[in-house]
Amino acid sequence: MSHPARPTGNSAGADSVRDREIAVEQEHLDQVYRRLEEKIDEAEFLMNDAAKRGQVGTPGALAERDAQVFRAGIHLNRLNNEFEDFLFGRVDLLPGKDGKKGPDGAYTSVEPADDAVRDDDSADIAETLHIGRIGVLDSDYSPLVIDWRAPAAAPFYRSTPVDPGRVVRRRVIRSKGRRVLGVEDDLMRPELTATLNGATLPVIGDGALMAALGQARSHTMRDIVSSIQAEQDLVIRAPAASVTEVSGGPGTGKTAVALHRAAYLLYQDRRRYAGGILVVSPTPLLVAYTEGVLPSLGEEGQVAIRAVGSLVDGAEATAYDEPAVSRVKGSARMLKVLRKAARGALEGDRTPAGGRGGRGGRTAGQPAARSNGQLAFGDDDPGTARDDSGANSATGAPPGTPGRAATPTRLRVVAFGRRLELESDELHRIRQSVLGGAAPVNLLRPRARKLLLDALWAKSGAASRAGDHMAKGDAELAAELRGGFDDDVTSEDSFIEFLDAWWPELTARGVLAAMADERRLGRWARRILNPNETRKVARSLRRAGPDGTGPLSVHDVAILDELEQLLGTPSRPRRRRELDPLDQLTGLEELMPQREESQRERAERLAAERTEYAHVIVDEAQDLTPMQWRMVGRRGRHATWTVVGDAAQSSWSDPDEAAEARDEALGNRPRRHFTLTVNYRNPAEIAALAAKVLALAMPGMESPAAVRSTGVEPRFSAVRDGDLAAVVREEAGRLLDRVDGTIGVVVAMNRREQAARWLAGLGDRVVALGSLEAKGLEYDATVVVSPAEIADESPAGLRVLYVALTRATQQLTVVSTGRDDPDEQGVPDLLRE
Ligand SMILES: Nc1ncnc2c1ncn2[C@@H]1O[C@H](COP(=O)(O)OP(=O)(O)OP(=O)(O)O)[C@@H](O)[C@H]1O
Repeated sequence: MSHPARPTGNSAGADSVRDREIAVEQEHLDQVYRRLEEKIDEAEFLMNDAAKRGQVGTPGALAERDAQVFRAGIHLNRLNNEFEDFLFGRVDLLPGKDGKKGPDGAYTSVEPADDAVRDDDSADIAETLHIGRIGVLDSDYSPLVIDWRAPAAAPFYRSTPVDPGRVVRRRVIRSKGRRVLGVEDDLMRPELTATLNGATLPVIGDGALMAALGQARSHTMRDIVSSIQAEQDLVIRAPAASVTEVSGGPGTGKTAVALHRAAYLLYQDRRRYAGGILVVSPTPLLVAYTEGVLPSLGEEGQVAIRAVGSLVDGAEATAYDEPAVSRVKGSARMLKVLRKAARGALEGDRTPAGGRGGRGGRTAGQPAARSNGQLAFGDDDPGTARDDSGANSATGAPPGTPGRAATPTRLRVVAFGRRLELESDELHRIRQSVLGGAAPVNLLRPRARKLLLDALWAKSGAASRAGDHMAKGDAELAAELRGGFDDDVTSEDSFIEFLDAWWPELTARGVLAAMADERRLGRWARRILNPNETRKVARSLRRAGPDGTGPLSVHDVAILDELEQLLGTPSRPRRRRELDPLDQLTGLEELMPQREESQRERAERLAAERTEYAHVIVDEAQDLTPMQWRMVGRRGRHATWTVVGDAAQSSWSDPDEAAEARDEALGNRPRRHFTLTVNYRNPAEIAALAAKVLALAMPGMESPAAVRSTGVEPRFSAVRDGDLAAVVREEAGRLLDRVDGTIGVVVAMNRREQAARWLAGLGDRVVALGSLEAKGLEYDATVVVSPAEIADESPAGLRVLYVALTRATQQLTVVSTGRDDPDEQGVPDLLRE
């Protein structure tokens, strides 16, 4: 970009032009604030007035008061929220092709009028627009500030010197509260001599993008609303229909773009997205890092940002299984195992009595079977089938329902004064016939109950009497007889207890706990998993404890969600949510002020209320396993989608299998694909080093172009047999002196606790991260510890290393161990030419 009109150097002349331009923008900001204050006064007046009317006390006046308070509340809330730094941009435009204005008072034409530029390349500015976080109209309805998401703001982001449209000068305004601090301009039509109100258009500064990129990072992501680049803007404003796919290398702004897109969609069609927007993020760390962005864009409430391990209510998984285990748990094969488990778990444990030491008998909390002589399961009926199979005794905690008694093998009831029995083979036949279809197991219980009654009825003798009635043409009497029989049986405690034990309501947690039993899992996983895999998976599930309520791993959560589907939730009366009086009035509680709800609480509430969303945004999509795609897919069955990711950063070992699952989740909705090409995070020096790993991980894949360089080369340090802890600590300390913001120390997953200890006491600017946790995050400086360890840790290790190497905005230090085979300069084998 060339700026012929830009004053050079730091001369007094340049400063005075800058000061003058700052004063110009200050004047505009003052005007905006005056207008906002008028609006606040209006809102407060409405509140007070409403309060007075409330004293009248008639129902009509009350409703009116509440409606007014509500509207005024929205107003105040938005104004107060967005007072900070809300004016950030300005464009000076040539006259448009036609004279039409849009609803925001700006001219709509994108192209300049044919006579906008005179033959001598001079032109007059016809329109100046200010861009901010919300739109503000003056009392005469002229636009004082255009909302950044409005169509009229698009030229601010889209215009480039190659395709400038009507934009002559694009200005970023830096302000804090009521004060304008600086301006930075870019000329889109440097060839023109443009005048504004008769004076030449001045141009100030080096552009805002570089200023933004050089800033120190904190532990939270900033919005990029004042410097969104043209290729990013195309994605943000892409029409919401169907699926928008975005790929791009590290640091190209995929996460930033995805979040700004959420804000844009809400602005564009608030009603449609009242159905909620779900943002799926790979880790809780990335959720915490990004969750401030939407509020800073004035959007809260409708967007739930959730880690993939927290998508199921009540689960907040942060633990990772070892790679060999997560590979199995995430794969599509797991679905087959779960289908078997969901049905198999209905059957009690077949472990012979006493076969599992210490766990025999009923578990605490289990309702004791009432023995009334008719109950044919449990220990109170010696001489039943228990003797031959052992299945009738309550051994261990059976599956499905924690603490449930073992599956009964005989049903005995008394009905119409007669003792009726169903033996184990009859029960087995009934069970198999009910399980024949694909319906969720818990929803089949009514069918099972019906078939049990049919079988008892057939034995009751009453059936033949009913047959006689039918023969005489008295269908009504026959039906009455049958109805009476069913009532008689189903009111028996013994029948109810039998049904509860024989066809218990299974919970996903319970089935998961049952899968921790290796023999059981082996049965369900026969010919799907090999014995080694079965053993490892079962062992990993024991972490969740005997009742399945202990901590889960990230990959367990998708399994839990799948099980919930396979089991189904029987309908039961819903508990009414406690209502805020205002909710009843408006149903729009999110918009009310004075409600201090954190992003997390909001996400939780949204998740509790919703199982499906209107739009689903998947960040780091390359990492979702097939099972996770199924889980996420269920949350957006009727949604439109934005899917962002980078295949080169995938930590999943089987990309083809994941792609298949992704296709299934997204269905046959049409897709539109965008690619982001510029790396805004890493300086060229760091990007060049990372590119070496990319070449190993994915030969032929192109790295995004780094937008800036710092002149600081990555630093190498090798620890052959010395003290790794001391060196890493020293390198982190060294970086603390060299950058103002954050420092991330990235280690192999199995070293993360250890690394946290190494860094103790260095302060909260320094954090230790396992390689999988570094996903999506960024730091001013990073220390990457033992590239070889990270690369060897999983089948996708080289791609995980690529992620680790691309986290720094300024400086990178690589610490190698002997395993890295470093050369004399300390450069590890993996990072040499
Ligand atoms: N237009 C922009 N203006 C200013 N900063 C930007 C812009 N685009 C991206 N950035 C900054 O670049 C950094 C990288 O952005 P982001 O994290 O969204 O990239 P990403 O593509 O998701 O990266 P990764 O794939 O490595 O997770 C962030 O600090 C972001 O704020």
